Amino acid sequence: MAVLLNGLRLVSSGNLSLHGIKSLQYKSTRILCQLPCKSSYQGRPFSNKNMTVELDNNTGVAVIQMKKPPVNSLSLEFLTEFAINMEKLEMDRECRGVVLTSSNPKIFSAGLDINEMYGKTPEHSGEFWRAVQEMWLKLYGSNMVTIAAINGSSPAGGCLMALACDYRIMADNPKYAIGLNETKLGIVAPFWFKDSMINVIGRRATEHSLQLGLMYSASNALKIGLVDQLVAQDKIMTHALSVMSEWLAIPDHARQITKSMMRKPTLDRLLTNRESDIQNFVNFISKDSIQKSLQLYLEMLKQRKS
Ligand SMILES: CCCCCCCCCCC/C=C/C(=O)SCCNC(=O)CCNC(=O)[C@H](O)C(C)(C)COP(=O)(O)OP(=O)(O)OC[C@H]1O[C@@H](n2cnc3c(N)ncnc32)[C@H](O)[C@@H]1OP(=O)(O)O
Repeated sequence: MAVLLNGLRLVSSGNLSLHGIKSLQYKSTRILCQLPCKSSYQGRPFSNKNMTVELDNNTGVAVIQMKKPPVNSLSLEFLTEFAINMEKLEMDRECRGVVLTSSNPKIFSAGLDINEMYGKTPEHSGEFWRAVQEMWLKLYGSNMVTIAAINGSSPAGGCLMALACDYRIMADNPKYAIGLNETKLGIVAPFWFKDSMINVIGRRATEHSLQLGLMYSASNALKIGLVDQLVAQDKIMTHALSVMSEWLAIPDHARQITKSMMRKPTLDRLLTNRESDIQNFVNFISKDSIQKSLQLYLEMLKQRKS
């Protein structure tokens, strides 16, 4: 946790929301530039199989750009890499905010990789689901300001990633859609997917949305509050960085404690039910009827192309 005081940055380590508020370990780091200032930009990229992560030392803002062809589907490998990168940024005292976006100009993320749920052993399914949980816990429970720059379609798990952020900016393109469409695949969004959506758009809209597996166009997503703002595609990153600077103008400790207060009950619900949630997933996904639904859905995706 970082507190800004008279130009000094007072920092504590650890994840506020997951582990409670930790005692402050003070270190003094002069903040040279609190707002994005391009002229003194010093990018520091790391890890680049499925995403690039670039931390601007001057602003304390990292950009995670997902780049797993063709559609940023969330495979076990992707999710593991994502969690490691989030952990690194969380531990990095220089980093105060993260913008999550995609290198694919049309797709933010296609959601969970369906191939990870089809025809796999229970052991693999369990490992995969733990990685999905970890991705969400790291993002929803982050101390950093998190902004989703949704520059393309974002179904299911992709929508979950956006819901886990503090703020959502979507490209204003009628072709892009976002939502939790699980029921359309014959599967069920787990309770923490549902909770994440309730916390953003409210109970009634979530029930409607989840039962029908609705995907919303960018303008309809804005109407129901699923995204906070629509911006022209080519302005989305500049705008996300400008919104970030507004969030970073708030003292970290006050914002982080507030964030934790709002999110802790939702996080705790998964943390206390983590193993049973994995078991539920494995049991559910192993059913013949669910495997059949996933097989048909995969075939439909392939046929759509031809
Ligand atoms: C009692 C309760 C217990 C509960 C227990 C839990 C139950 C399980 C919960 C599981 C939660 C699931 C969450 C998910 O995220 S499921 C995934 C949902 N995603 C989708 O439905 C998206 C499907 N894809 C699309 O709509 C389009 O592909 C998309 C709009 C993303 C892009 O369209 P575009 O035309 O640009 O590209 P293509 O359709 O041609 O796709 C290109 C190739 O990518 C493959 N593809 C697409 N999406 C996925 C995916 N999610 N996983 C794997 N592969 C994907 C597609 O098949 C094409 O492949 P080929 O090039 O080989 O043909």
